[in-house]
Amino acid sequence: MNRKTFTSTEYAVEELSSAVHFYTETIEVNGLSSIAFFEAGESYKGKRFYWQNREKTFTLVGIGHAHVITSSSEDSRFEEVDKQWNELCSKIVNEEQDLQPILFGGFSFDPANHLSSEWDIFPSAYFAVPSFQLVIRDDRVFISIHLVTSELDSQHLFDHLRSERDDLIHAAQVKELKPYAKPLLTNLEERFKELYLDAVSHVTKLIHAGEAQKVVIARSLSLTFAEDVNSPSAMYHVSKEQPESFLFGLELGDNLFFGATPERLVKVENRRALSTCLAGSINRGQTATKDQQLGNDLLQDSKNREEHQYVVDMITSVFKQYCDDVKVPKFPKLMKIRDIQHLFTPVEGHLQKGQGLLQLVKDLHPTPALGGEPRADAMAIIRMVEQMNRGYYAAPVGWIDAEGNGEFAVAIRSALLNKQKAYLYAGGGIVADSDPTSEYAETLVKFRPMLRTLGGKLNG
Ligand SMILES: C=C(O[C@@H]1C=C(C(=O)O)C=C[C@H]1O)C(=O)O
Ligand SMILES: [Mg+2]
Repeated sequence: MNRKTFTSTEYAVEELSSAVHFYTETIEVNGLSSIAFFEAGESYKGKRFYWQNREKTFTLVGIGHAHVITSSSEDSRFEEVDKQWNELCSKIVNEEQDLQPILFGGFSFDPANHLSSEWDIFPSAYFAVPSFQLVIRDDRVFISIHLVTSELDSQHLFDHLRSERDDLIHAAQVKELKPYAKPLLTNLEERFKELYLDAVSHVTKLIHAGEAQKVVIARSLSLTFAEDVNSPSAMYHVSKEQPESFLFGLELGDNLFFGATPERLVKVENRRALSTCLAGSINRGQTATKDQQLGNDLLQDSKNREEHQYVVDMITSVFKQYCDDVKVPKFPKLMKIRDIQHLFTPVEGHLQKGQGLLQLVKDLHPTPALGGEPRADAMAIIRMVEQMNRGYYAAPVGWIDAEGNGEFAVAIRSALLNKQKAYLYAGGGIVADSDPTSEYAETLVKFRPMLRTLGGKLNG
C-alpha cells in the first residue's frame, strides 16, 4: 500500500512506484441520500468530503482515502496536484468503466501567508481520491470503490472494501435521517472588528494614492458551542440554508471546512469552460417591489459596477489565453440568493488543445472578486492589513476526474468547524469610493447563511 507520512505542516511529495495499481469498481444503486451516506462513514471521520453543484444535478461524497495528493509549495502547488493526478490516472487498471474516479479537494487562499492560525494543519493544497465514492448524476446513484496499492495480492483488499461498501450502503438506506438539532451557541466574537474597519479605510487611501485599484478585505467571527458539532449535522443544516449555491465540505483531522457558495471559479465539461464573474452586492428587499428596486439600484451603481468590471476584465483575459470562442455578455445580470443580490456575468469558451482545468484554476485564482487588481499589489496589501490567515476561505475548492472534467467553486460563505469551535469568514471588494461602515454591513449579510447554519445571529 502506498502510504504517505506527513507532519502537520509538511507534506511529502512522493513519486508513485511503478508497481502501484489503481483499481476501481462502480455499481449503480437505488435511491440514497447523500447526507445519509456521508453520515454512514462516521468511522472515517476526518477523511470525508461532500460536494453538490449549484444546479443540483451532480452530488459527490467521498469516504476514506484511497490516495491523498497534497502540496506545501507556494508557487507550484497547482502543477504538483495536476502532475500527481495524471500520474495516478495512468495507473488505473480497469479503464473501460464509465464512471471514472474523482479527485476532490482545495487550495489555500495565499500560501505566502505564514500567520499561525486555525488553519495550521492545512497544506497549501489538499486533495483525496476516496476509498468509497458516491456520485448522484441526474437522479442516478453510483457507488465506486477505489484502491491504490502495490501489493501483488490485492484481491483480498478489494473484497474487504466491497463488504465495507455494502455496509455503508445498507446503513445509509435503512437509517432514518434524523432532523438534526441546531448547535447551541454559547459565544460569538467578532474578531478584530476595529482592525477591519481601519483596514478598509486605509485601503481606500492606498487606492487613492494609486497603489491598487481594488482590494478585497475580509474578516472573521469566532463561535463557540455547548457541545462538539459533527460534520453530518453541519452539512445537513447548510444544505437547508442556501439552496441556490454550491455545497461543499472537506474534512481534515478534526476540522470540517464547509459552506454554501454562489460563486463558480471554473467548470470544464467536454472541453467547454465556464466561469462566473460575481462581485457587487446589495440586500434583498422586504417586498417584491422593494427587491426589484434594490436590484435596479445595484445594476446602476457605479461603485458596484466598478467592483464587478475588474473581475470581468481579468477572467476574460485569462479565458482568452486558454480558450477559443470566448463569449462574455456586455452587461451584468442580477444573481439573487436568499440574503443578498450580486452582479454576475458568465464567461465561456472552448478550451484549446493541451490546456486543462487545473491550469485555468491556477491562473484564475485569485480573481479580483477575492484578491484585487492588480493582483500582486492587492495580495501584498491584504497580507499587510488583514492581520489574519484566510486559510481555504476565498480559495478554489472542487473536483477533477480522470478525463479532465470538473468544477471549482470559490469557497466563500464558508466556515471552519472544529469540535466546539467554528470560524466564519466574509469580505468585500474595496474600491476608491468604499465606506467602512457600509462594507462592514455587507459582511454582516454575507455571514448570515453560515450563521444560521450554526445556530447564531448578528444584528445589522
Ligand atoms: C468576499 C466575499 O464575496 C465576494 C465579494 C463581493 C462584493 O464585495 O460585492 C461579492 C461576491 C463575492 O465575489 C464573501 O462573501 O466573503
Ligand atoms: Mg461589495
